[in-house]
Amino acid sequence: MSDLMPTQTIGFAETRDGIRLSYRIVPGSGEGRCVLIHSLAMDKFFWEPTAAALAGASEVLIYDCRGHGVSGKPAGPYSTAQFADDLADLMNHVGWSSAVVAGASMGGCIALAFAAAYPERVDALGLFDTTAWYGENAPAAWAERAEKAQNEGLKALVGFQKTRWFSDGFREANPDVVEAAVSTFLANEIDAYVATCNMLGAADLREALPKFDFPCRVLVGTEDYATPPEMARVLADNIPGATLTILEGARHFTPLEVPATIAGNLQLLIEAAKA
Ligand SMILES: O=C(O)CC1=CCC(=O)O1
Repeated sequence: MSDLMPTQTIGFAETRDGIRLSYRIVPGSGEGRCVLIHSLAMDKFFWEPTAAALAGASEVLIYDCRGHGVSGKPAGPYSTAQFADDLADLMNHVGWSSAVVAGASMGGCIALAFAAAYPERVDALGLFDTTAWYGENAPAAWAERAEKAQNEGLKALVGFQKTRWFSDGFREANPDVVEAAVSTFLANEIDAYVATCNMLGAADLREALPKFDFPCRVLVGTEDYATPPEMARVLADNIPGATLTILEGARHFTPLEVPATIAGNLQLLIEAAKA
């Protein structure tokens, strides 16, 4: 590697309650700073295609949330507020006072919780394939998923997850991406997975939305059955000035299905944050 080539920073940050979070900063030549939060049962590698598509336009901080990847996996219960505090502690560790904050699915819930607790640290907000609330039935539905994982193992969920995450055409054309997501999924520890499912069942960030005062872009696929367009519309309708993009034919994992589109949206947020 040449001396002039910016190097990646990788390491662990410790949270206020002593949990180690694994992170990586992908260098960028632009002035932007962007932190990306992954989906349930994924890890920082979920964002690699998006970071590559950003092509150095921004520094990108990616990390494994608690309970995920190679980060610490304390016993539950987990909460979105706790995951938001983790991100604040990670940003303190890397010396970032603020950033464009974006998340996909579970990551979007964490981004919302972070924006609610630390609004001054959010330059702009990206909400992809996500929701502020999974609905009245959410605690029971998520508990049922957790119970299935506990009783039958994560393997029992793989068929459901593949069609939940990726459109039929994408699965057929990109078996390697699908298999990579499946291996990441299967590497999760059951107790942490269960605690995270129950966290999502209890999540309700709706009250914070009207208070947000930064540029925000909401994006969802027409075929997203996990957080359908109606949920995205609630976000866009309640966050002042938020834009809503509905992508024809995309399913739930848009950062893996259409990384260039997600990078384009992040780019717009980076520019909006500078304005
Ligand atoms: O329902 C799913 O499996 C998709 C999903 C919900 C939250 C998340 O991060 O992924």
